[in-house]
Amino acid sequence: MRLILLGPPGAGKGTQAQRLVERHGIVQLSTGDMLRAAVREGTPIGLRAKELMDRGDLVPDEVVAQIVADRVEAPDCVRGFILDGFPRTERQAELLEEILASKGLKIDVVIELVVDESALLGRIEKRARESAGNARADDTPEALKKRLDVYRAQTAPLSAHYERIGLLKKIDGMAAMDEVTAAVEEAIAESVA
Ligand SMILES: Nc1ncnc2c1ncn2[C@@H]1O[C@H](COP(=O)(O)OP(=O)(O)O)[C@@H](O)[C@H]1O
Repeated sequence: MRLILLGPPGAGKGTQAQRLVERHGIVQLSTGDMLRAAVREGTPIGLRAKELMDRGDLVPDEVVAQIVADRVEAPDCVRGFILDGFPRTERQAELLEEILASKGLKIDVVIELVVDESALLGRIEKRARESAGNARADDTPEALKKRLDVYRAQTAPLSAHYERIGLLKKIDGMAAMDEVTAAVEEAIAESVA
């Protein structure tokens, strides 16, 4: 099973992805996590990405797509994967289709977590407080505002794209966490059946 989780920062993609990993034995591919690892390790990509990420800007499409292309080759992806934070632009969606097509694969379902924007700042402030010592450099009010602007302008249009090709399932991300999980499972059952 291969799925995409779509939704703004703070929508709960990471939490839901973690639960899918446990239930379905598939892997979570978070481009944010992969880029943060590259930054920590000081790889050439990490060095280029750090400043963009800290500001809340996107890392170039081709760079992120290459990371994903390499990652999906790994043996642990054979049973499937959850893309969390990718694709984030229309170009990335195109690149993803090329990557998967070259391997004879396709996406089964795109799940969008729909949330009120007014709730996001609070959620992210909470996350920053709870991770006190190792808070993310981009969980500041300025970077968050930028991330939301970028989401609205570049990522939100993907919802219509996936709707057009019949892959989209929208879920209320404002419901309690367990209810969201149940709705995600239902959407998967309908799509993979
Ligand atoms: N697919 C992507 N394309 C470009 N940049 C990305 C991508 N995924 C992650 N990034 C970079 O990493 C940052 C953090 O991403 P992520 O952990 O997914 O955070 P969130 O969903 O909370 O905004 C983004 O603001 C961006 O700079």
